[in-house]
Amino acid sequence: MSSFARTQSQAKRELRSLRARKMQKLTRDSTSQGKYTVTLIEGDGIGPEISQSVKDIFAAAKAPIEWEPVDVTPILKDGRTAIPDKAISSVRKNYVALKGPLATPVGKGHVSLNLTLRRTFNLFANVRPCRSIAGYKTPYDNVDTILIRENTEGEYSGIEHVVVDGVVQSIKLITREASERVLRFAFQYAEEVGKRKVRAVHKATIMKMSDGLFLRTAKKISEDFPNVEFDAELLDNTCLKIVTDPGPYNDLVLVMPNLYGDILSDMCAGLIGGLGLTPSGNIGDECSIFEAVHGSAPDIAGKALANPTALLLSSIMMLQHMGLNDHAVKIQRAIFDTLAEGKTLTGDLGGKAKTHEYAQAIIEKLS
Ligand SMILES: NC(=O)C1=CN([C@@H]2O[C@H](COP(=O)(O)OP(=O)(O)OC[C@H]3O[C@@H](n4cnc5c(N)ncnc54)[C@H](O)[C@@H]3O)[C@@H](O)[C@H]2O)C=CC1
Ligand SMILES: O=C(O)CCC(=O)C(=O)O
Repeated sequence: MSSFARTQSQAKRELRSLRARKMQKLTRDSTSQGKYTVTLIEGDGIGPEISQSVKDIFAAAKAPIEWEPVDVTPILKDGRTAIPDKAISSVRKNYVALKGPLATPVGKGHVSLNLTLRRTFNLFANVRPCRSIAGYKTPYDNVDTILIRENTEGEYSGIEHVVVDGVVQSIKLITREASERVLRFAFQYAEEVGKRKVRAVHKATIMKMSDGLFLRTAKKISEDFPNVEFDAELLDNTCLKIVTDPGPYNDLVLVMPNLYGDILSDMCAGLIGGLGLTPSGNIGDECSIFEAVHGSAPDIAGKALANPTALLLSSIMMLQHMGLNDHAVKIQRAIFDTLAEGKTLTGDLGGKAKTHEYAQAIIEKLS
């Protein structure tokens, strides 16, 4: 074994034992009367409506979760937008949070709190699975993509300035350290879920230095995972091929810099029925925050039209992450049965049900 490979396998073991230690901490510190305390950020727009569905369904399923709601209305700290300390300490204490969407002003105003949360807790990998829903007809019934997005830097580093009047600069920051971290995670994830290959998605033809570093790092990390194949593809080609025929992507884990992952995951959502259906997990070594791929949907907020499935499936990912698999399976089955039955669907899926009526239909299927 080369010394590089030995170092890498040591690092892998350390990461595993770090995760094991974290779960022990979770068991020891976060339980109260047999329940795990989880931070809940309800979010803006449709956030409170879809969070209510999660709370109702978890209560009906007797999931052992005690929600700790926190307010993330931004504050000014040293002249910069910040998340209130109480919210930060809640996530640090509980290790796990569920988050509704947070709105960001367009072209002005405060920085994105979604990105701030990811950076604050070093949530370096954003896992975005996207699977066809049995019974819900779209042009494809075979979508099963896993996209892992670098979550702390890249095009979303938030480093922008005016060079001179009429000329601005936004910096895409790519570091070897953050690239290695997310790429290693992607290979480990592929091994854990039994995917054959990791594919790095990039534009190193154009961004030779930034995407070039990401790609070179991917090749280097791949040497440490002989049981997982590796290749790379240009982002525009990936978009074309997925919308033409998603099938060949089912056997892969796609890993990519931040912006590409943001856009590509919305595109994949379009293949299975829209943003009401796609979950995600922001994973870090110390804490993790689960949230839907979608935003605050201001066009339908307050009308009970929102589909809570994406946040519900995010909460299922959260239960799995916490090792609460029996509860995850039970709730997930009730969701998929309700969708497959097709009698009580929200408007985005062609139904007439209000958010709470759909949640009630899921509750009736829990048993
Ligand atoms: N992670 C987060 O919290 C995210 C926050 N945002 C923020 O959300 C705000 C709105 O952004 P948009 O571009 O409008 O994207 P959006 O994702 O909120 O909405 C896009 C379209 O999808 C629909 N949609 C989204 N979620 C739905 C659901 N659960 N059920 C039914 N329909 C749903 C909306 O009605 C809208 O037509 C912005 O302030 C943006 O910054 C956007 C994306 C992610
Ligand atoms: O923070 C935002 O306003 C949107 C961010 C976003 O679309 C995402 O990163 O998922």
